[in-house]
Amino acid sequence: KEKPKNPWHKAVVIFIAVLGIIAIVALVTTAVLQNKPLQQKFKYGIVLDAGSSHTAVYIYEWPAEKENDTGRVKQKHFCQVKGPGISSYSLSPEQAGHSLRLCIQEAVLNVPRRRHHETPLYLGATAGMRLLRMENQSLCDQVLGSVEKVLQSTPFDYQGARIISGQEEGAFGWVTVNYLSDRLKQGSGTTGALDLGGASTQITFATNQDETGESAENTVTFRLYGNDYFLYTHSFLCYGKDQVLKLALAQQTQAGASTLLDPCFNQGYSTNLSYSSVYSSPCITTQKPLAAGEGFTHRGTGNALQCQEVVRRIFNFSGCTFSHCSFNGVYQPPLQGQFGAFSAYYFVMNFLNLTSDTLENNMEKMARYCSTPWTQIKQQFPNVKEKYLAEYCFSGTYILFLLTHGYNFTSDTWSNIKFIKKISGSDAGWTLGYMLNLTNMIPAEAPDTPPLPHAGYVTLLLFTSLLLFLILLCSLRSLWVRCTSQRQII
Ligand SMILES: O=P(O)(O)OP(=O)(O)OP(=O)(O)OC[C@H]1O[C@@H](n2cnc3c(O)ncnc32)[C@H](O)[C@@H]1O
Repeated sequence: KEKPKNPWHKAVVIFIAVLGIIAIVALVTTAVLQNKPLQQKFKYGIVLDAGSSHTAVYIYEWPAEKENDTGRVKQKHFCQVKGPGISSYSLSPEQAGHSLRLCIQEAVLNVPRRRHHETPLYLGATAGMRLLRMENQSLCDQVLGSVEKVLQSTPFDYQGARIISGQEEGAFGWVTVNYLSDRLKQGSGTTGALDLGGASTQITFATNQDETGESAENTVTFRLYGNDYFLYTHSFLCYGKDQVLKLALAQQTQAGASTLLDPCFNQGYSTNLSYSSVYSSPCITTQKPLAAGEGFTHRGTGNALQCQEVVRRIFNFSGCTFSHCSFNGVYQPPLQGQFGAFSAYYFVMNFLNLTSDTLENNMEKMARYCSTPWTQIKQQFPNVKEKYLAEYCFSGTYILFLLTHGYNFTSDTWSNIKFIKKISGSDAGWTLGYMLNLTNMIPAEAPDTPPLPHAGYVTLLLFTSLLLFLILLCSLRSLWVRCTSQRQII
């Protein structure tokens, strides 16, 4: 006898199946929509590097929703201000602010208008202004006031113009290099930073906590992404590329002669220099020689070995009161790890083709460059600025001396130095680190990350639901089969 059919069975099965299909469609749609890349919103920040030789404007950009992720901030635009650094406008301070206008206009065009009011704008002045402040505080204030007036009138969120300390310049250069190379989250194996400017030079590297104890003024500590860093840093004022040349010229013109035969310039090079252009810098502590006239003829003799002797005399290796010193009685713990050398280190070493050779080969190449006659050098490099070309023998010899005798790099550790201009498209220098610090973009503690990335989470959810639905289908099918087979039982 046929068992009476339960009319609800079939309807329930169909209902559950339809519900399941709707649920799957909804899930797949959600997964597809959730994983679709959203249109990214960007934020911007602007930093003006008011250096001794020139001012540069950097515009940075980062995805708005990933502010605290390392390596997210990129250099979007760079503008080099025409003319000299702002400290050179001490006799006409108004011009200092005016000189920035063209680059400010470029910045206005490079940041979307709707972001202008929320884009922070900073100006940091370095060694040129440190020297002007030493010379004349009032002129220094007038120059800063003039740039301040122009920056306040921009549509950006102006955050101030100030002279940053040598410590800040060194430490933020280190932050930039390690942020861009994504080393800060790993907590170990950071890269040291070597920066050579026009008026000062900085060395900064991570060291052990006990090494920093000897000299508090050379110590900077950071807690970044949950890691503690003990940095050694020192800025040598007057040991930038331009001021150190003045030190060497003053050193060689003590007798007040009318001609200086300089081994650090190529044979055949000759120019007239005024004594005041050399002796007016606050870096030169000796008086202009009494017997000297207005000026002298600066003539090259092109001899690298003799040039090394000239350079040696601008360093003082005596009077160290610490366990270790670099030079001029300045504490320096033993060097640790890899180093990135940027700014003028890169310009000079790159021009001289000394960025990827051994120390010994570099010495030989340097000797060859210095002994090449000036006429030949000019012929060989007709498109290079003559001032740079003339100074490469001196600057290259100085850099090799500073790194080896000054900071104690040896033939064995030479390969630890990488000469760099940019890292992942952004210039190496203090500006990015400065902005990251002032906008609190590097958290002290590592942000908590979810166990699964968003896409992984959605995919997992989808697969689990599909699996559950398949199990459900199978159980419904067996229920269905049982129902229909019951009909045949008599
Ligand atoms: O940090 P401070 O000391 O204030 O100086 P700065 O900010 O002006 O210093 P830069 O790093 O911009 O430049 C360093 C020096 O390199 C010089 N320089 C720039 N381009 C160069 C090139 O192609 N070849 C040689 N020297 C160059 C420039 O004139 C400076 O003397």
